[in-house]
Amino acid sequence: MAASTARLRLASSQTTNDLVLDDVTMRFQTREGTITAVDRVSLSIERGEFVSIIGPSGCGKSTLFNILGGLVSGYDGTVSVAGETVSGPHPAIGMVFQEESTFPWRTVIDNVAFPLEVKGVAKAQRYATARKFIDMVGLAGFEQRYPAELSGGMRQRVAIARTLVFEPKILLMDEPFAALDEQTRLLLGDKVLNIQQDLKQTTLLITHNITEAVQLSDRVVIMSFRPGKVKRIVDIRLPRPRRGDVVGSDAFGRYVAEIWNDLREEASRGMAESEKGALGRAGR
Ligand SMILES: Nc1ncnc2c1ncn2[C@@H]1O[C@H](COP(=O)(O)OP(=O)(O)OP(=O)(O)O)[C@@H](O)[C@H]1O
Repeated sequence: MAASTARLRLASSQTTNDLVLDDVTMRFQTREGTITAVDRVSLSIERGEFVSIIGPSGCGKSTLFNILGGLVSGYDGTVSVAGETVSGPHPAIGMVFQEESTFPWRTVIDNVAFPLEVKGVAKAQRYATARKFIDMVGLAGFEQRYPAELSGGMRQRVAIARTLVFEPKILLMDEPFAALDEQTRLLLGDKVLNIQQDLKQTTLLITHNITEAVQLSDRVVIMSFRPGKVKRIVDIRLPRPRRGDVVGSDAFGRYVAEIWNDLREEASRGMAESEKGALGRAGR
């Protein structure tokens, strides 16, 4: 192959990868010594792809999320977003966090319109855009309510709409449905998936939940317990568009079982280690 053709191929493959982690390692210094939270992780996520990262507690998922969001520094390796090597927050990225993050003193529409207000968008225009996203997350009619008047699932939808309102090309979500019951989680997952497919967003979801990972993703990245490495990547070849009833299919069940097989080993290691720690502390 001619060198110019090789370069062309390389360039085109680089431009279709929106999120790239290249040999990323993150260590923390603690009183107990050095903890390697993330160990030589390399991962490329293509434009428009939906990828979930799943792993036991403490395997470095949130650390990876924060690295990709540009919220932490001091790691080895490189991160690139939309083709640029980054070392801080990137404007193409929108983030949704696990914790409640609505502003209690603002109505739904003023919560969702907030990022546009900060940008100086005129009131009529920011309300029109906010309504579009409120509608998308299924909250039309609730514009004038305050967060305290909504359920937890509805508040999380407000937070998602507020992130979507500035139309990020890349969406990072850290366990956004963790506090919700299973039914709301599945229904909200469906909504997020519809929006993601409509907007063709590159999406990375951090989750503990195998069903959620299989329901939503093109690929599921399984992390190992400390040090956090990529243990395996499973391609989810279920047809799209995926409706909620895919969860009951045999193929779905096989993916869940396959991922659980790998995760069980890691979760057991995590549990054994925390029990050892608790025993150690009790014996002191
Ligand atoms: N700022 C920090 N200082 C010291 N250690 C840290 C820090 N942040 C994370 N760690 C450690 O790094 C490891 C990975 O943590 P991280 O929060 O990324 O895991 P996680 O997979 O997101 O866990 P969980 O699912 O419980 O949220 C853990 O052992 C944690 O104690």
